[in-house]
Amino acid sequence: MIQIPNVPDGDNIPQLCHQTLVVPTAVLVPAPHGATAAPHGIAMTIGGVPPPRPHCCVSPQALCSVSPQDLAVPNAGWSVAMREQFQHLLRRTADGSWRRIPSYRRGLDYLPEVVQMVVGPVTGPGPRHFLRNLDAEGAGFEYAIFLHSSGHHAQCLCQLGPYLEGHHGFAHGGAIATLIDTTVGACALAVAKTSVMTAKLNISYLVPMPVGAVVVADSRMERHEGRKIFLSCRVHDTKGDTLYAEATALFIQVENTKPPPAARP
Ligand SMILES: CCCCCCCCCCCCCC(=O)SCCNC(=O)CCNC(=O)[C@H](O)C(C)(C)COP(=O)(O)OP(=O)(O)OC[C@H]1O[C@@H](n2cnc3c(N)ncnc32)[C@H](O)[C@@H]1OP(=O)(O)O
Repeated sequence: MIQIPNVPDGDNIPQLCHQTLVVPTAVLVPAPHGATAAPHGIAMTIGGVPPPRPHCCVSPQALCSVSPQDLAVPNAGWSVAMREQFQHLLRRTADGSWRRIPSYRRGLDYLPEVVQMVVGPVTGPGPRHFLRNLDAEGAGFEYAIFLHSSGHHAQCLCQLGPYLEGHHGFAHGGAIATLIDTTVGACALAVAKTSVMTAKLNISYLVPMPVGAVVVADSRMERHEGRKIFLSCRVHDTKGDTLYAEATALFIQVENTKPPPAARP
């Protein structure tokens, strides 16, 4: 179950407080379909020698998070193309027509008042978000979600890192499904303003997506019938030239009666 956080203004981007994460540079191999290597020596290897594992892929520190950090902002793992597109989308927030949605490793840590409202007393740090399950910048999902003021349109700017590889050089279909589910989920949340769950997700994979590619998942609410929210999603490159996947989804608004998650030892 997911819940709506309190969303601050899009232009309020905090300074990055980098964690002690080291991602060793690996051999950079020319990427298919013009996929780009990330700046600053971050491993974005598409083929050949896989990058060594980061020092703290799942660190004890990360499992007992210490301070809230909004991760939907540029970091050293973002490619130039990702940064440029982020700035472009951010500029649209200036007039209030769009807003950027902050993103944290653990919703329960940073939004206790919302969780309390939705699931009851908070007894632990809560689940670590699937899309934020790697500490290494650029290794997994790098993304920022933007919501239109209508609440019926969400766009997720995303760069799928080398740990999301399926076929050699290309993003795993499950990773693409996760990106789509998250984007339509954000849109459904904005529509429902209460907890929602994915009931159906139907994806057509049209073109293989190179690892490291910067894409936009564009989701719209198509119709809202009682507790059912029907949505569509298209995943394309930043210029709109390549359509990687398209999807339809059904989300169901659910009662907020789930017990709180058990505390971690
Ligand atoms: C702004 C904030 C931004 C935040 C950003 C972060 C975003 C992160 C987003 C992350 C997103 C990640 C999200 C995730 O990953 S959610 C995790 C994946 N999803 C699940 O695990 C869901 C499992 N299923 C269930 O829990 C229940 O089956 C649900 C809750 C879905 C419905 O059980 P419930 O008992 O409540 O409903 P009902 O049976 O009374 O049915 C009600 C109506 O719905 C219709 N129906 C039900 N199911 C289906 C179906 N499969 N196809 C077609 N229709 C279906 C049904 O016919 C009926 O229609 P009608 O007869 O009324 O016409």
